Amino acid sequence: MTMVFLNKEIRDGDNPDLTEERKTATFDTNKMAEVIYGSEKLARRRREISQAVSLIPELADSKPLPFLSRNEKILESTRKVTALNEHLPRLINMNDEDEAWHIHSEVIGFEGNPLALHHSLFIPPLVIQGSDEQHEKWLGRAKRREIIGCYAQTELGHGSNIRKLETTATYSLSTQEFILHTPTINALKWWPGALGKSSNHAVVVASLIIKEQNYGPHLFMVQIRDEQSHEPLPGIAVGDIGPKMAFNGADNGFLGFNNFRIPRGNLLNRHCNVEVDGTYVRPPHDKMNYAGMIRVRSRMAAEQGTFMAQALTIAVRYSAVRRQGFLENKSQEVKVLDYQTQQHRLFPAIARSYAFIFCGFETIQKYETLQNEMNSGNVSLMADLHALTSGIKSVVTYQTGEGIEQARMACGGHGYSMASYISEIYGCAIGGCTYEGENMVMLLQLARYLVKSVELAMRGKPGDLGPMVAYLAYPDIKVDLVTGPEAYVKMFQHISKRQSIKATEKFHRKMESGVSRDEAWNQCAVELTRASRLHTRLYIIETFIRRVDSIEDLSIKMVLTDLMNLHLNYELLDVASYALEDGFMSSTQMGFIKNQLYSSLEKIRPNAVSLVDSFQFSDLQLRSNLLNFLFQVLGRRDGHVYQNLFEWAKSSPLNQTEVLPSVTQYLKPMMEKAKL
Ligand SMILES: CCCCCCCC/C=C\CCCCCCCCCCCC(=O)SCCNC(=O)CCNC(=O)[C@H](O)C(C)(C)COP(=O)(O)OP(=O)(O)OC[C@H]1O[C@@H](n2cnc3c(N)ncnc32)[C@H](O)[C@@H]1OP(=O)(O)O
Ligand SMILES: Cc1cc2nc3c(=O)[nH]c(=O)nc-3n(C[C@H](O)[C@H](O)[C@H](O)COP(=O)(O)OP(=O)(O)OC[C@H]3O[C@@H](n4cnc5c(N)ncnc54)[C@H](O)[C@@H]3O)c2cc1C
Repeated sequence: MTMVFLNKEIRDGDNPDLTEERKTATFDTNKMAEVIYGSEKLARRRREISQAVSLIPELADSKPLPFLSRNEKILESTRKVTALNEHLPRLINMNDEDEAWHIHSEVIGFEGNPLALHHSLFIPPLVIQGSDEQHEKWLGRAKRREIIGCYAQTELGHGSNIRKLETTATYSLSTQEFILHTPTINALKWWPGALGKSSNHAVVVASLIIKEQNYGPHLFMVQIRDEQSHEPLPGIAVGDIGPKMAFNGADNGFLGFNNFRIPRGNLLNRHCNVEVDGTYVRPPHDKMNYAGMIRVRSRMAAEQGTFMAQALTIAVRYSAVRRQGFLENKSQEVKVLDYQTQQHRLFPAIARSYAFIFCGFETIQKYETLQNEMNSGNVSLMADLHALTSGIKSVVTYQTGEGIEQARMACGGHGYSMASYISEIYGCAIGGCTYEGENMVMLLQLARYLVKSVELAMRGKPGDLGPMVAYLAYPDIKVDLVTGPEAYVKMFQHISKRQSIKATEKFHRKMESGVSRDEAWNQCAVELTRASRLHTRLYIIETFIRRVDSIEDLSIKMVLTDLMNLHLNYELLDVASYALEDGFMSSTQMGFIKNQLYSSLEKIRPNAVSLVDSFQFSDLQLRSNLLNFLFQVLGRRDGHVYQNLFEWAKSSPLNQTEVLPSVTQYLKPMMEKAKL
């Protein structure tokens, strides 16, 4: 089998409708992949990895996953991840997290696996919060996968409000140990991925108690299962929490402690400590223990962008081979991709995928800077990045959910079938609205930052505003959108600034009228979350423009400029009411934005398939066939969907017998009875 990614290259036997699309593209998908993934080398490495994986049959799914039971899914995902681990050193640079992420998402897909969180949530907090001595003790073992871990923070009764976590870690002066305890059923850890059945270690977040004083949430390394027998250790209750909306190849779990003792050295103590005599050594920042969450959130824009891109690849390719209805020519039905409504459904989401990925690479870099600064004791960047990633995490997960759902609907009935793979992508991606901080809660975190910034601007201290919020002090000067992207940014800045000021003023008025601060905050919360969303969307727009500005290759720059213009017009139209309200935007400008949007759809149309081809997802990654096994089939690069849909249906376990027990046991007797 050949893996070919050049859009112009025509493969024998590909669906001619897709071939035609690839011929009309005005750019080279390999070049676009370099822009998406950051460099020629990174894009090439992804192709090489996909190619290598495609040649290893044991890394393919052995059956279509939707037909498997939960136990079979976990067995299958574990089979694949352990097989993958054997091949990894040969296939990827083991120190490159992006390569690891890519190969895992290709082989494992969205069903999850018992090691996914070991790499993304267990090792990182150990690296960030563990001392050199602790790294010596656990990090090598974790990296070699001698031990398997998870991140156990959320409880049955508390997830968002970490300060109220009820699991306690009480320091015992006499034995120099921490005693972990779950005082109530609400305090059971609940949700951690891979905790249920697979992990034998956990980074546990518990409230640190010393001499009856509560020092808040801290991170502890805890062994929960015997390394030989894999049985839970005495004092530990642990298990799986049952099936979820998606991600059922992973075992999210519960965990309870009954006065379970761990050594003093198991408090992750790079930044804080408990001395032998119980003296508490404070971290340099109050929220230092939350740093790992900033890390995960900083990666979510790029992650979610690629999730949406996968759904769109499926939907756009399918829309180019699905013919239904007529336009002018009544002798041949049209590709549904030619309908303006279909384009309006899909193309703005393609633009958002690109925007999120570009924005994501910036936030990942920002996090790396923060981490380096933290390591040298400087925590001054934490507040800004916490605010930024709180907003980004919330906006991208919500909009990704919207985009994937549109992709599903764009595939009509076949989108609703699990053969499309879109429901699995959706189920996994939409979890992002909840995990790593529920979206409303995180938008309100950003709102705290915006309100403070508005207050600074109001107090006449605009010089104290960071670059991210400097616009809150800019004067209002009307703009002419015809002049290009900068004018769109200024319009968006006005909208975002006005909403932040309005929400802050409302909040102040409530307090002045005698309402308590917390109650006033709650009464303004919807307005505050609106301000946060607008601020974040503005930030995403700016990163998109920055990225397009930096591109040198003309053919790529042109198509990305079309995509960026589509994004600018779509985003502005979506929030236009805010600017119409105070007359900052005229109805003529509104009409201009709409016309620009429709003309952007037309410009994108010939490049649509190549824009999604440029993500270079393999058919394996889209669960769209490999090595003649039968998988989800809608996003196939070759476009042969119908015969594969039929093969898929034939492989349903229900079709392995003509007459089901449900018929013989119930329907047949019912019909017989009715005849009497
Ligand atoms: C390499 C191989 C990889 C294999 C890959 C496999 C690939 C497979 C491919 C696809 C599969 C898909 C992948 C899906 C993966 C699914 C993973 C799921 C993972 C989920 C993990 C979790 O969910 S872990 C649990 C997360 N929990 C949360 O996020 C909880 C949210 N709550 C909080 O964070 C906090 O409670 C809070 C921030 C909301 C509030 O905290 P607190 O009450 O303490 O503070 P205040 O509100 O009072 O604020 C006080 C003050 O502090 C500031 N502040 C708060 N947090 C921070 C911070 N982090 N940093 C800096 N400052 C902070 C706050 O702004 C306030 O400041 P003021 O100045 O006073 O305003
Ligand atoms: C797929 C998945 C994987 C997960 N993996 C892990 C893991 O590996 N480890 C781990 O520790 N946890 C994990 N979690 C748990 C996850 O982090 C929490 O579910 C999440 O932080 C939300 O917290 P919650 O469940 O307490 O929601 P709640 O806070 O109970 O949310 C319920 C509602 O209350 C609202 N609400 C709550 N507080 C406020 C507020 N202050 N202001 C306004 N509205 C509010 C929310 O907006 C929401 O509408 C996972 C969850 C999922 C879905």
